[in-house]
Amino acid sequence: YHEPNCAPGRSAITHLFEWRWDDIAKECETFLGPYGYCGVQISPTSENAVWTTPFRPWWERYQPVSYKLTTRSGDENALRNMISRCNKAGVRIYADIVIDHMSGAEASGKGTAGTQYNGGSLHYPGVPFGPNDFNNGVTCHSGDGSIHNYGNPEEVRNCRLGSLVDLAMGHDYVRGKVVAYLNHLVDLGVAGFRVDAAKHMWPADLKAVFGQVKNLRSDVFGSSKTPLIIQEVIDQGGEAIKGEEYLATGRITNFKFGLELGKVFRRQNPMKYLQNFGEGWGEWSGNDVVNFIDNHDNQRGHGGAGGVLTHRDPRPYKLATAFMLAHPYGFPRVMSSFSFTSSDQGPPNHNGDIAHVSINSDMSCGGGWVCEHRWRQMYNMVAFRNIAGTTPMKNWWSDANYQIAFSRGNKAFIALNLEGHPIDVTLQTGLSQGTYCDVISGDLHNGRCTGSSVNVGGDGRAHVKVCSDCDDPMLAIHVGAKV
Ligand SMILES: O=C(NCCCOc1c(-c2ccc(O)c(O)c2)oc2cc(O)cc(O)c2c1=O)[C@@H]1CCCN1C(=O)/C=C/c1ccc(O)c(O)c1
Repeated sequence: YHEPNCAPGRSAITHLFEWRWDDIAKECETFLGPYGYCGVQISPTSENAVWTTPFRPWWERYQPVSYKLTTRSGDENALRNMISRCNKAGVRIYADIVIDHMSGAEASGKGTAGTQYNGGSLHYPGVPFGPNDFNNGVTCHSGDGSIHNYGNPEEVRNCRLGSLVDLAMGHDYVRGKVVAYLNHLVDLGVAGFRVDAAKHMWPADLKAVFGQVKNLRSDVFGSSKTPLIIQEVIDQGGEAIKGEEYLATGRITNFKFGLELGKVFRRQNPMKYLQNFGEGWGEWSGNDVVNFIDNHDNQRGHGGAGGVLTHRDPRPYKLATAFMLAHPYGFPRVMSSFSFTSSDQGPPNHNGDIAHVSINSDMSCGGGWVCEHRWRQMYNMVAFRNIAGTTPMKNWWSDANYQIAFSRGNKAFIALNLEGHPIDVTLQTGLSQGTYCDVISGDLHNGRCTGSSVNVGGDGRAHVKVCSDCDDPMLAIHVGAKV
């Protein structure tokens, strides 16, 4: 459950938040495949409640009303077609599954597949689920049925998150319906799952459910492959529930990662301390985490601590993302957002139908889609990570609080600068002699560097210059971009 199942030579995923399935299929073929991304985390695939006040908020997709595969991103055929096209392009699909709860208790009506439901009476005929399939006053002792005390593990698991009706995942009938839903997605060719609100489910129940999920399709992944499980456990320290409780059933989302790097790249904690970042800072083992700078929830300032860096601070955000992708620790996920002015706001849309993603001639996106995964600094650092492979960090250098450099084996080298003065020094890069393109300022194109370049001598040393008063105060070179 920890193995990402990436195609060979790929090592990072992106979260195409709220994208339509047909747009994702095209993105796999035209961009993510060619530029070396391992995969895509997609938005929830199950039928969800339709909210009109506020109008179609992003979080309505986290209120399931059935496990039918029809959402605003597309129907089951569109989903099947997209997964097939992405797998053919060497790009994996990780489905976001919401199995802790159904809709809010106050919601009722028809879901995105037109299925009737009533949260108040606990009726979800589209599954079907009825009152016996939910936690109640017997299992939840919080008084009003909702979670109030996150310090009480039983309350967090057995009571309602907000007003979301809480499934009794200890019941065989409920487990059976969830397993059938996950096996349906496995049959369509997914490589794994992002498990929403895992903190709100008992590890034993998750173990029972995942233990019944089939192995991945052998025609796509080979034989005896198990799905990657990415469990969303918001643990920034201080709560009774710890991420490590979930490590037997897969990886966990590492919220500490984005918080710590947010401090460093906002110059609140010297970059020079990053030499032993990851396990050295007391974080979980790299094999147990999915790392990210921001996610769909904490980029809106709630859910996580809200202090994380986002695309709205592009300069430190690009630096932090470059560091995440250059550093060997953990399995990285790059957020790909839509613009918003209010935290409830849903994706760009026309009368509720999600808008297609428009791609500009410079490869950026328009129409309200931010496409961080398409920024040159991001996609070139994804290639950097792919080329670095499993090589260790070497040649660590730091000459000031906010100037660092390091290499990855003899494959790649990066320098980052957040001081008020340039880096201008001769350093050991670990690379063989030659001229390398700086892949932050440009690309290797038709045998030449479109940005700056670095000459490495026979001894592996190079004169490294990194600006300080510029947009991208960093430099990255690797053997895949050698002139
Ligand atoms: O004020 C809100 N929620 C109350 C605060 C509780 O936050 C939520 C958390 C949450 C927050 C902090 C924690 O430490 C934690 O364990 C859980 O997880 C969710 C997971 C869901 O699938 C659906 C939800 O509505 C929530 C949720 O409301 C706004 C309005 C409704 C949705 N929402 C939200 O804020 C929606 C947030 C949300 C939705 C989906 C997610 O995957 C997520 O991580 C957060």
